[in-house]
Amino acid sequence: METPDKSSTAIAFVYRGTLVHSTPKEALQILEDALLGVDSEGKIAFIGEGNESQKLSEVFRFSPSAVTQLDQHEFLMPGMIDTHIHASQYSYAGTALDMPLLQWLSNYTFPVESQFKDLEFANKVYTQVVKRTLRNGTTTACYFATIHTDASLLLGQITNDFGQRALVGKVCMDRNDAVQHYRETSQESQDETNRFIKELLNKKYPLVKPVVTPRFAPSCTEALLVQLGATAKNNNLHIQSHISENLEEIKLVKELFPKSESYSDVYHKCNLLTDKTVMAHGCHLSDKELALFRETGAALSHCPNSNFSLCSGLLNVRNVLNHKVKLGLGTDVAGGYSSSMLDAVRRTLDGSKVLTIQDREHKTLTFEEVFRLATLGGSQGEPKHEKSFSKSTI
Ligand SMILES: O=c1[nH]c(=O)c2nc[nH]c2[nH]1
Ligand SMILES: [Zn+2]
Repeated sequence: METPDKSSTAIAFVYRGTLVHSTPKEALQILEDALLGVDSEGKIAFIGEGNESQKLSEVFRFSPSAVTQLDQHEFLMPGMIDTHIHASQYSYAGTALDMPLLQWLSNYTFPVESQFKDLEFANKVYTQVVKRTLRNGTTTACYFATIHTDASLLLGQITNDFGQRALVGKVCMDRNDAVQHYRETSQESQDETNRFIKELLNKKYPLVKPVVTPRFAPSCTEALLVQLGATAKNNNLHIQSHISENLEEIKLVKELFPKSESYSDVYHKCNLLTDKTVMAHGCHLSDKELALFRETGAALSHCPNSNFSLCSGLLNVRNVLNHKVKLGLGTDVAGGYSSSMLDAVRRTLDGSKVLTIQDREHKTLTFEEVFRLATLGGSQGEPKHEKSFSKSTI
């Protein structure tokens, strides 16, 4: 049991029953007949054993008769963390998966995202995606919006209104030859990013924060990437982007950034690999690049549904874990067709089994390890945040 905190606020709920969670040492811990108290701010105030009910009720001043007893088939678990999802792509999730990444972006994604200039359309899609992910058990999401500042601010407002913890990113892209009306000038991208950060922070939403979001290296000039690295540093903000998703994209990055020794090096040179960075995919990163992730504290978001659906690649999660790189799971809607983190769990296991089929020496991930990736793993984007069912917000 945790030491009582004298300053703790009133207890709002107490549950008795089975708790399931992960710790850094134990991938899946099952606490049977446990007591969990939640304070009026939504924070876990205590965790104890069922037979400590009387003692805890005196320390934390709640009535033992107010305890909610879970049924035998019920359990509590931490909310799942979707570390990579495009809120702006939700309207076509489950369709348009017949092309590889770069063609898919030009033919389907950019034309749809350009419609978010229309706030009514944005309101409809963003409300749907937030409601759906919450119903699926995603209590925290790292969202990509679009290049439109006002629509991105609206996404922040909607996540706040529904009580979902979120990092919201206004997408930055000053390069797009395929759909020329869907891009910004470098100056617009910088100015609008600054406006987005300022206005979202001014709202003082307790659970919603801005995240600096260069779409990916091929969509941004080096000058813009450098500016965004500085913006993230000056405001102490998270950063999100994509990296090494498919081989054609990696070839394009080599052509666009000939002076960089790798895809990771492009971002590193622009100060975009930090201990508050989340990069999606990384299917084709070399061991040297993984070592750079480990050194800088940058995290990866594994998005297996998208990697399979766009035939992008197969991430060797075991190798990432062996390199001690922080790792969470993402749905990557709409490259991924499911907005459910349980789907991301299943596809992660499938991917690991495919690797074992190809190489019997490969150590298959266990479902316990993947449960940890979907919950505790995703929380590691926050530096020094390693707690699960301790005194954290649920
Ligand atoms: O899966 C992806 N979805 C996207 O929208 C995107 N943009 C750049 N790279 C991307 N990958
Ligand atoms: Zn993505």
